[in-house]
Amino acid sequence: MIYSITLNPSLDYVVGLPKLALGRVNRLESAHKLPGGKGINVSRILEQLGISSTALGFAGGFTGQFLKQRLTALHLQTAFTPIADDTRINVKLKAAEETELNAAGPTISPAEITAFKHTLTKALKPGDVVVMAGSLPNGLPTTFYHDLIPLIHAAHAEFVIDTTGQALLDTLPEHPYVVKPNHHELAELFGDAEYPSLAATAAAGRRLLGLGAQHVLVSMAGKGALLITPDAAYHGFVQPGSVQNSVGAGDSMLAGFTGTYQQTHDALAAFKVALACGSATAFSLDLADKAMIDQVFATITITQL
Ligand SMILES: Nc1ncnc2c1ncn2[C@@H]1O[C@H](COP(=O)(O)OP(=O)(O)OP(=O)(O)O)[C@@H](O)[C@H]1O
Ligand SMILES: O=P(O)(O)OC[C@@]1(O)O[C@H](CO)[C@@H](O)[C@@H]1O
Repeated sequence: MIYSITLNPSLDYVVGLPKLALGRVNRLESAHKLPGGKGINVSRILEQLGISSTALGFAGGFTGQFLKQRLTALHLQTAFTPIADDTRINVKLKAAEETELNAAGPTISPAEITAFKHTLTKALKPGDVVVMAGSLPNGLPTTFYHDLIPLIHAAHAEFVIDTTGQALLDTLPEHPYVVKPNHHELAELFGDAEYPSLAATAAAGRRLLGLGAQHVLVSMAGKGALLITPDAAYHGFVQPGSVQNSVGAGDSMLAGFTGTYQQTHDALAAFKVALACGSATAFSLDLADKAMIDQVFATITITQL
């Protein structure tokens, strides 16, 4: 089983307007409410791939209810820990540019934290993979994800944390299943300027393997992505399409890799699905569906570096 953990999920309120005028009343052309949060997006893509997962995290109030109802309607399994405070609302503004307004989120009490850890510990079985992604709500220490690793390892399960900077470096000695910095984050991690070539980017990615990651993906938005394994490095990209949305492309990529690798233990096969999922979401208004993932998959080009 794959468990996604979204400690700070959201109702994503996605609004469209031709042009944003700051300091004025703006009339919207479109408005949609979606279940959001990085781990939840991972579970939604896994569901499209026919891979079962359970979404864990904290959910409360009317927004928490909305989240659970919408995920159940999408056939996802959930086991959220109830909280007294309301789940947050994040606003995604689509005008000439995309602007995201992400709230800090609710405050989690010590009793709610204990209940969450209990749910996770009871659920985990050997061979499970836990994907932890997204920001931390108030009340949780910044080390919260890292502190869950011993619980996960005690169950003989694997983990993925979608994080950046020092927090990412700190997880590497614990051997994450996969890490997925984007190329800007990778350069920042090592205090470098932007890398001049794919080979230089791959060399930096290889350093993450040396520090303990099992696989490294480097996402590069419209320029595709790199896969770096102990044996080889690959660049993959898809045929350009009409970009509708960048929210959740990274989460989709992580879902495609994690789900496929857990099933096949074939990193290159997992990379292809990851590329298809990431770009299919970029080419969709919401997260990608299976039809779009299949369509994009058919256009993948892979080059070994
Ligand atoms: N404009 C695009 N065209 C084609 N594919 C894209 C585009 N944007 C993203 N993708 C695909 O999705 C993957 C992940 O996107 P990106 O590099 O933006 O990740 P990220 O920075 O982690 O994103 P996020 O903001 O979702 O966390 C890319 O590596 C690529 O495969
Ligand atoms: O505030 P965080 O937790 O960093 O990110 C939350 C979020 O922006 O991430 C997802 C896209 O990746 C959205 O569904 C959600 O609103």
